[in-house]
Amino acid sequence: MSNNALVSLEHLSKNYGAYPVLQDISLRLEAGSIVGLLGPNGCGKTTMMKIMAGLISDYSGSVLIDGHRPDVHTKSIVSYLPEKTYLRDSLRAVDAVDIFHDFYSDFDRKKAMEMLNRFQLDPRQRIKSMSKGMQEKVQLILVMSREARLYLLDEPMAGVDPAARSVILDTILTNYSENSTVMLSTHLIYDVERIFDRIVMLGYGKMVMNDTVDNIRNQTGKSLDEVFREVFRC
Ligand SMILES: Nc1ncnc2c1ncn2[C@@H]1O[C@H](COP(=O)(O)OP(=O)(O)OP(=O)(O)O)[C@@H](O)[C@H]1O
Repeated sequence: MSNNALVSLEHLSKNYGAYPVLQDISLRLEAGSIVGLLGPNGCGKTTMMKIMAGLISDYSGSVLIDGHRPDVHTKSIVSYLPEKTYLRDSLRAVDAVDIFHDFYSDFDRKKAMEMLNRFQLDPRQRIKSMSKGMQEKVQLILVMSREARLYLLDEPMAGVDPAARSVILDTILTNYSENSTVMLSTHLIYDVERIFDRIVMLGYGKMVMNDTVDNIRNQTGKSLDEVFREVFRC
């Protein structure tokens, strides 16, 4: 595999104790695509994203982001949205924007404030008084207001209503550039499949699919949602 890829995983394996979560995963992603990371509960999607974000380092195999092992450099070009809210309750949305602005040199404060407005969020409202979905929107706005190379979005819409999901997907589409790649994990395949270029599907610790959406649709004649249900039929 070439080191010029934005993401290059080679023979990545990760155990929690004796339990193998990721087994021999190899994946290469170029810049300029939106990648859906799919798979059933507990198949290792969050673990894989945390490794790419530099939050888990005890794995085997090789992980290169923009040619570097996860380190200070890669953290400066990776914008990671964790599965769980991490914003302090007492902050107002605008305080969170200011913290990101101070912390990340690639953060576009104007863009963040415009997105708060677009999502009809009051910048002065405190996080603790926001609903789960509102908090998720604030987090996504913060993450997408960076000019990152790699966006890792772990279930960005789990608590968001269907109308807002469309706005969020449009926000992702308009904020990413050809120079960057978005990897998004979700169980809401039906709602999200229109934006994906490529699908990476994990199951039982292994990669069970890695192909473009066009190829998958042409070869199966089915929607991604249908393909997923067939692969993981219980
Ligand atoms: N810190 C940990 N210690 C031990 N086991 C863990 C830890 N974190 C995750 N696991 C286990 O690793 C497996 C993969 O978890 P992970 O969160 O990566 O899955 P996921 O695909 O993101 O799941 P979901 O779709 O439910 O969010 C699960 O069996 C989980 O119980």
